[in-house]
Amino acid sequence: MIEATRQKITRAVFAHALLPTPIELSGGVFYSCAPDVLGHECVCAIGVFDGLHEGHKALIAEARADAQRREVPLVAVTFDPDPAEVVCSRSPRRLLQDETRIRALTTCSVDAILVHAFTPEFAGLSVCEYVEKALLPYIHPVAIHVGSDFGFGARGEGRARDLATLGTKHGFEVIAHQLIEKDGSAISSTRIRNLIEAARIDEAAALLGRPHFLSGTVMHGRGQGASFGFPTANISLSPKDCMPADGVYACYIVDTQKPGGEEIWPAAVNVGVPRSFEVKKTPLLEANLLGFKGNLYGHTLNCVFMNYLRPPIVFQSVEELSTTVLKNIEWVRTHLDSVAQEASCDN
Ligand SMILES: Cc1cc2nc3c(=O)[nH]c(=O)nc-3n(C[C@H](O)[C@H](O)[C@H](O)COP(=O)(O)O)c2cc1C
Ligand SMILES: Nc1ncnc2c1ncn2[C@@H]1O[C@H](COP(=O)(O)OP(=O)(O)OP(=O)(O)O)[C@@H](O)[C@H]1O
Repeated sequence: MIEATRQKITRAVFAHALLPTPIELSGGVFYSCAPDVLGHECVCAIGVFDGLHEGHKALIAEARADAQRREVPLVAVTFDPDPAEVVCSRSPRRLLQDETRIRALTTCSVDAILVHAFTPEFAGLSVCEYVEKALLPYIHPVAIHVGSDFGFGARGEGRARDLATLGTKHGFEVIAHQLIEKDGSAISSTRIRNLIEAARIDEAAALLGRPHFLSGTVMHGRGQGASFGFPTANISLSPKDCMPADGVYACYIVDTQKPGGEEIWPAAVNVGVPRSFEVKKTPLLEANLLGFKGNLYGHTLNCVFMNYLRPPIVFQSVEELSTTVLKNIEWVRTHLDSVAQEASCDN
């Protein structure tokens, strides 16, 4: 594999992002990458940051420039779990799992990350209660950066202007940034989720600044794949994660648990329940890893989606299935390294 591809894919799954030792707080956790941040003046950027997309990165970059001007540290303030999991009745459709989302923030050159434990009680705090009970006990913001659409406090009804009113009392400025747009509309996590769920993964990657990936554990499957000519690792996923539309994709599979460093394989991946077989309906990826021999059961693997190849097919015979899947595998063998070179990944 070309070295540039290896680096791009490793970065896409945030394998290079490491959290500092956590400091437990009564309502959350503080991760400090620099000394003297907890309890001191700082600039902060607040949000869920699911996906850490190009809009989020632009907002954090603005906050970082402001922190440098003011000569204070930059603190990213976020929530765990994703508030959608607590306040919405439907699945959060996460672009990043909570631990990865928080870890990913370290790649934005923040000095610290304050993670509020998002409980139903926390969700009920007014903007004033949030600032006075959850924020000021830990950090002393001189400026808070948010996107112009950002809502917080009970039911997300608090707006930047409400925060600014409190700022006059507590001595912080609020900067509400115009949302970064691409192709005529604002970049948002919701827009990216919708693209992924419509199999438009290349458009999603352009907004994320990296390809989308999912992580899961390798489980035992029906064991038939090898007899069809293509053994598959069956990767079981969380129903909370944002699944691409059912179909076949060209991917890279990254095993970050290998002691000698990450291992990466190109793979042909079937997303969803195999249509030609009756199986129980749990979110599943079936991945044929090109060039891999061995046992992956129990490993946590990251599946990085590079190209959408085709929708799922109900095959009438095993021969038909095998011929089609082997062609998909051949496509991956021929194209994947060059595809990765074209894909953007700038975190
Ligand atoms: C790249 C790829 C594409 C696949 N496409 C389809 C498909 O279109 N329809 C289908 O029913 N199964 C499809 N399968 C699933 C196979 O049926 C499945 O991998 C096979 O049954 C082996 O499963 P097992 O390892 O659990 O025994 C695909 C598998 C792979 C690896
Ligand atoms: N396109 C953007 N440009 C600049 N700032 C943004 C952009 N999108 C979101 N933000 C801001 O980044 C912070 C984190 O965003 P957050 O994840 O909470 O919302 P989001 O990306 O709009 O997601 P969703 O679509 O789920 O509402 C917030 O302050 C938000 O207003």
